Amino acid sequence: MRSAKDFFSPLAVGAPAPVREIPAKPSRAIHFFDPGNPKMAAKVPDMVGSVDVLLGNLEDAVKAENKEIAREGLVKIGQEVDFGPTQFWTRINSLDSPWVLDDLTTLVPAIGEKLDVIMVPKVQGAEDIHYMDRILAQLEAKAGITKPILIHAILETARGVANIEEICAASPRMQGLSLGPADLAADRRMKTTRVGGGHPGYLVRADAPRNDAGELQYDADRTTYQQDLWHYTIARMVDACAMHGLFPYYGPFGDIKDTVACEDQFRNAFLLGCVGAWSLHPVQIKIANKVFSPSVEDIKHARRVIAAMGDGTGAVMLDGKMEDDASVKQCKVMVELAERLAATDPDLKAMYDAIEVD
Ligand SMILES: CC(C)(COP(=O)(O)OP(=O)(O)OC[C@H]1O[C@@H](n2cnc3c(N)ncnc32)[C@H](O)[C@@H]1OP(=O)(O)O)[C@@H](O)C(=O)NCCC(=O)NCCSC(=O)C[C@](C)(O)C(=O)O
Ligand SMILES: [Mg+2]
Repeated sequence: MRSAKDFFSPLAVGAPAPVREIPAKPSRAIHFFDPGNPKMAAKVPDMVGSVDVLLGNLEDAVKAENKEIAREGLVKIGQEVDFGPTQFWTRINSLDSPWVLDDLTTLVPAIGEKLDVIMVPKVQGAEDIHYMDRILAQLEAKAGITKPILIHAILETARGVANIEEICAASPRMQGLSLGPADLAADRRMKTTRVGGGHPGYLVRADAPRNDAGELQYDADRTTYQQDLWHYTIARMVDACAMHGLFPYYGPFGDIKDTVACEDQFRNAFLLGCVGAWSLHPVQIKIANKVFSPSVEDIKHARRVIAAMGDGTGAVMLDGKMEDDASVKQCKVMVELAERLAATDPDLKAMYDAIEVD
């Protein structure tokens, strides 16, 4: 482990100084596109400004025979597109793959100055982040890159989840974590065949009622409640990220047509503390932008509590409910997020500006 004194020193002579705080840039939707797919690539310039993050995916979902085409396509997009307020990320191939070294040695010199974050799949432990940290520093130094490229780890193995704390703490470049439910399910030997989302078989059932004779009726109709398979992992992710000053994200929701269930999953993640989710299809951008922006009602309430609480200490009754130092802190989390998002989203700004606090 590095000494705390050395933690913020560059890992290569001439590399940019590591950041001391991860910028809280809006990242409600991390929109995935295949840079080697001409139809998708053509849509990228027009998506700038309407999505917080555009991510050129080089890993899974890109056929092996198209890996080079995708990498070249990403370089072209990175060089030609002005991303304005939208962040530009990539997901490289996994560290044990035959493509990753070329991904890194091509992308950093060609578009390293524009790349905000590199997403690393199948991260197992701190050793993977240390590898990325050093090679990025070397490549940044060689290419004269002036700001450090940040690292985002996908949790898609049981070992990665078990090592979540050391992964978050491994480098000042660590920006955040995403859930990788499909690979994680396979690695854990879960018995699912989906990309994220719920499962009708994962449920609890109401107790059996009794008949007039007091006998339990196991065959009676009983309400069942579908449970969330991903609650445990997301909750761990949220705590690890909060502890280390990083940002947690729900990963992909593969049932593109089921926009209702997608919204539910995203909202659960938002309520638990995630700042965004992946979008695999343009239809999911709108869902993420809506869900990961505090609602007008929440902001109205939060502003009332903040106003009523004065210096933020003590206890007051508002609409029949007790508010105190801790509830005002929650309200400030909401209001600060709303202000950050409104700074780059004029529609949201107009919505929040129109709120009248009585
Ligand atoms: C699902 C698919 C096949 C449906 O693709 P489609 O062509 O059938 O959809 P469509 O509704 O017919 O498309 C309409 C139009 O939108 C375009 N389009 C469609 N999608 C996009 C997009 N993303 N970005 C930009 N444009 C897009 C598409 O090209 C088409 O253009 P056109 O009107 O000109 O003909 C397609 O949307 C797609 O390939 N999306 C990306 C999939 C992806 O990146 N998967 C990897 C991330 S999930 C993952 O890796 C798991 C994880 C974390 O690793 C783990 O859990 O382990
Ligand atoms: Mg995966």
